[in-house]
Parts: sequence; structure tokens; C-alpha cells
Amino acid sequence: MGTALIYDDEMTNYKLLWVDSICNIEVPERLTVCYEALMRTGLADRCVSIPVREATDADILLVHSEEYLEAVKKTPYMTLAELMEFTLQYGDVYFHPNIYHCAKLAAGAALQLVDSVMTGAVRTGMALVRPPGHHSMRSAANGFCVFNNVAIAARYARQKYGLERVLIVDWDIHHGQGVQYCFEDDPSVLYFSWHRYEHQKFWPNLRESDYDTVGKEKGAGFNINVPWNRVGMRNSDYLSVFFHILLPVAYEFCPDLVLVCAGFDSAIGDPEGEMCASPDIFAHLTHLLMNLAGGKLCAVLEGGYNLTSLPQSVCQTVQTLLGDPAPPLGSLEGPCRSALESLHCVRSAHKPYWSCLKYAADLPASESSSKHDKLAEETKDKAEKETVKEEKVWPEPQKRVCPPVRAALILPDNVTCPAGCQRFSSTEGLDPATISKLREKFSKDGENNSSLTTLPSLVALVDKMENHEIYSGLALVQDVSMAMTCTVQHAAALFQRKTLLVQFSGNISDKPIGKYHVPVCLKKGCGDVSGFMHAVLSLLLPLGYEYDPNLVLLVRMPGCGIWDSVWQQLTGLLQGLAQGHTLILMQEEEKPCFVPTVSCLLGNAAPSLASLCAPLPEDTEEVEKLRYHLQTDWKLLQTTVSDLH
Ligand SMILES: CC(O)(O)NCCCCN
Ligand SMILES: [Zn+2]
Repeated sequence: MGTALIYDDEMTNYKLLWVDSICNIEVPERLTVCYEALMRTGLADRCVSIPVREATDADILLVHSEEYLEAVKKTPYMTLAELMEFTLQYGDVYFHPNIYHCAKLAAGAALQLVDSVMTGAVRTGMALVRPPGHHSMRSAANGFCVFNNVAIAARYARQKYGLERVLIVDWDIHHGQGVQYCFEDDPSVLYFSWHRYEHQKFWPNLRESDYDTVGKEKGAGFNINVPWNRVGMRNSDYLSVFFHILLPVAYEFCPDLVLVCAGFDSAIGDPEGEMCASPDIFAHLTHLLMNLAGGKLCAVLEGGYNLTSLPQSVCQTVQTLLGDPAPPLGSLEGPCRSALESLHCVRSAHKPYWSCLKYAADLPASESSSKHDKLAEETKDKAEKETVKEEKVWPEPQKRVCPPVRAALILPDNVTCPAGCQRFSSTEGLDPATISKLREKFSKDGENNSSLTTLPSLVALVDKMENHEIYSGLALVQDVSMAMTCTVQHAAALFQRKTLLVQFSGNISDKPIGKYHVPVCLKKGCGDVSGFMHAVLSLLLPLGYEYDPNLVLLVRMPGCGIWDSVWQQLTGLLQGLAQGHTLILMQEEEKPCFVPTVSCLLGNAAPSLASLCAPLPEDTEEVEKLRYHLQTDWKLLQTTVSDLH
């Protein structure tokens, strides 16, 4: 299924009409540079273009009050002086005779996106809109926002499609307090936001933007605030929060739909965020959310004020929605101390509400309230001394080209090759010496068992992945451990190759734990979905991202007992690594589950898991023990400040 792109240049037809040094960054060019970039790169043509529509009064009243709507309705007829007067009652926002019209289009665009995803016309999509929405409240415009586009979309989706659970991920660098207020007592909408906070010294300076605001009454636990108390956060800081807070909670919440407040002022170069995450991080943030809710993901533009990193980030997001391989992120160095403090505080604040955080560490002693206020005082003094904003530079994101063959399969002759895949058996390009060497190395006691015949094809397949002719592969073989040994040895022999080998077997590994050997023994083996997903999200993914392999080898030993649904989630998630070069080895008898596996290799979303229950205590302790043991080597495994040595 396709990816929707919703945009209309009518939303560029309003702008600031007077001098205002706060609002002057919210310019029409924000939309035009994004749309032009999507056109120039050919990404727009690959999307399904869905027209905008005006949100109706009923749509807007899902979130806003009648008096507010009536007041905004008067703005098209106001003189300049009246517009300025009208604006004064709100914070950090401006009005224009045409902004009401554009605000209806922005909200309507989000609703069109929800409709096209929920009706199955497309699987995912992005709405390029302005004015943004996540600061606007029931009866107030705020922070360049007039109507709360995403909050309206969430209410609309729940009402029209009877959804039980909606996840809102707000990666804009500002706290969407309007969204928080809207759903803070509502357990059916989980709102996650990270935001520049600097101990309340950054706009909108709200005490309730801190990590200890977790939601009210029935909504307790369903509001997650991650404050960034320093600027300069990088890719590792963002990924740590996804691996150790958002993803475990999101999988436990098990949403029917994912809405993203896609603000890109969290990217490097933005004057508001002053962060250092590269535009291609949004390819990974998007990818990591795409296997939730059966892939139903709607991204709606919020902020983003650097006219270079904004379009780059938008293109990275759309290209991932289209299924192109995620770019390599280069060396990740682990979260900085301040990010680790925030991570630690958020996990401990939400410990009572989420079983995946049941074993999270308690609040660090330093977070006692007196320390909290003192720190706020200190930071205020520092923040008041106007710091000069240095000009940031960053490399143009790397071109992401999808290899001509999306999935190559090595199959026994009697197994049909599913549509969209290519049967692979050629050993062309392999010199005979290699083939005979494989034979003598792997043939046991002379018998010429047929699994020998697949080895040269496997070697040839790895070579074609190496030079990006093939995206991913799968082999149904007779002897999976021989195939594994051969593949690992060959891949290791290739220049500069790092192979992440993930092996699923029923029996316990005897080799000791090491930096490059991590046996995870779960009490019920791969059969326990929540224990398994816990290990994948908080151990395997961080390890894999930090290792940054060129190849991911997934080996399913016979009788490992892994559930197909979990196997598909894993296959989907791991395609964020190695530019999607995933090679799967399975025993021939496992034929029944190879078609759903192939579906994930083809970029289709994995089916949603059921809501995860608590992992077994033994399994959580096993994962925590491994994490603790390995985090000196692998910094992305850290989750508490005490982890810093
Ligand atoms: C949409 C948004 O979050 O980027 N708006 C930021 C407003 C900043 C006002 N100082
Ligand atoms: Zn913002």
C-alpha cells in the first residue's frame, strides 16, 4: 500500500504583517522549501497525492470551545490594528486575514490523512501544513498554532473509526502542551513528547512540561514528558529515548493508530531547538514506529525553522514511509549525561504505570525537589546571559537508493517463489575455486548432501547484497547451522564487514557473555512475546544500532518456538540496520512461516502484536543483568546516571 502526501499551497498564503522577533521565523517558505524538495527528489511523485479539505466546525469543536471558534471566525474581517489587538490576548502567535482559512485546511489535511490511512487507501502518510497545531488549547491560540491539528485528528479517529487506543509521538523540540491538556485524563490517547526544557527556562516555561507530569486520574501514565535540560542533543540521545522509553511503552500500549506531531525544529541548525541531531535521524525515528498499529502512521508537520535542515528532515521521513532503506547513522556514542538524567527520571516516574518499566531504577537522589529548584535558579542565571548562537554545519544526507531486487530467495525447487521476490540460485560471478573450496570445507564424511549445493548461492547472495544489487534475502536450507557458519565466515572475510548475527534456538548457549557474544536466555524461550520484545527493544536494537553492521543475519534454528508475529516484528525492526541488508536462514521444515517473513522483507508492516503483558520477572532480570554487564562496552544500553563510569 502507498504513502499519502497532503499539501496545498493555499496554506502558504498568510504571513506576519508586523514586527515580532518571536514569530518572524514562522514563514510561508517553510512549506514551499519542503514541497519543492519532495518534488526535486522525486519523492512527491512516488506518493499518493490526497487533497486537503477544510475542517468543519464540528471537527474543530472536537477540541476547541465555541467561543474560541467564533472569535477566530471574525479575524478575516479585521483591520490590521484589530488583528494586532486580537493577537495580544494569546502567546507567541500572530493572526492574519487568511490564517483562519489556512488553519481549517491544516486541520482538514490531518483529517484527510487519517481517513486515507483508516480506509486503507494508503498505509502511511504525511501532511505538510501550516499553521502548526500542538500548542493551541481549547480556547487559546499559542506558539504559532491556531487549531490543534493532531489533537483534532486523534479525537476524530477515535470517534469515526471507534479506535480504542491512539499513540501521539511529538518529536517537535517544543512541548505540545495543547495536546497534553487535551488528553491528560484520557487513557485511550498516549501522548509522548520530548522538548527543550532547561529546567523550565525554555519556552513555554511550564512546570507541567517536566517528567513528573504523567497524566491525571484514569490518564495517569498516558502522558510522557521527556525534558531536554541541555541543548546540543544528538542522534544517540534521541535513539536512547526511543529504545528505553517510547518503544517499550508503545508496544505495551499497542495502539490502533500512530499520529506524529512531526516538528523538525529538533534537527541540527534549527534556531529554536539548538540541537545537533542530523536530518537522517528522522528516517530511523519513523522506521522504528512503522511496525506499530499494523503500520498505520500519520505524520503531521508542526515546527521546523531552518530552511535547510527542515526540508532534508521531511525528505528523510517521507522516504522511509515509502519503504526505502534507512541510511547508516555512523558512529553513535551513547547518551550524554543530561540525556541520561532525563531518561532515568522519566523511566522512574512511569515505573508504576508500565510493566516494561517495572524494574527501572528509582529516581536518582539528586532529583530531590530542593536540588530541582536550585538547579532551576542556576540555569535561569546562565540562560539570561544571552548565549551567542553559533552557526551549525552538517553534511547533506546520503542518497538512499533502493536496490533493484527487494528480496532474493534461495528455495528448494518444489517451493514457489512469492510475488515480489526473485528466486536466487545463480552462482555466476563465483569462481569455481570458491565453489570447490566450500565443498571440501563443509562436506561431512564425504556425502554430497544437498545442503552443500546452497552454500555457493548463499555466498553469491551475500556478495550481491554487499554491492547493493540486492536489498534483503532469505534461504530455506536443509542444514541451517552449516549455512550459518558458511555465511558468517564469508561475510567476515569481505572487506570491513560487520555482521550482526541473531540466532534463535531452543537450547541454551554455553559460551560466556562477551562484548561480541550476547546469549539471552528467556525462561519460556522465544515463546514469551513480552519477554522477547523486551529483549529486542532494550537490548538487541540499541546493541545493533551502536554496532552499525553492514549485514544482519537472522538464523531461525529448528524448534526455536518463536511466534510468527514476533518474528515479523523483529524482521521489520532490524531492517533499520545495515541499510536493510537482512539475510534470513531457515530450515526447510519451517516453510509455513516463510511467506509472512518475506512479506516483511518486502517492506510490508508486521501485524500488530496484542497488548504486551508484563514480561516474566526472570526474563526482565535476565535482560537487566545483560544490559548492566554490557553497558560499559555498549553505551546505548545505559538507562541511568549511575551507569556512567
Ligand atoms: C510549532 C512549534 O512548536 O514549533 N511552535 C514553536 C513556538 C515557539 C514560540 N516561542
Ligand atoms: Zn516546535
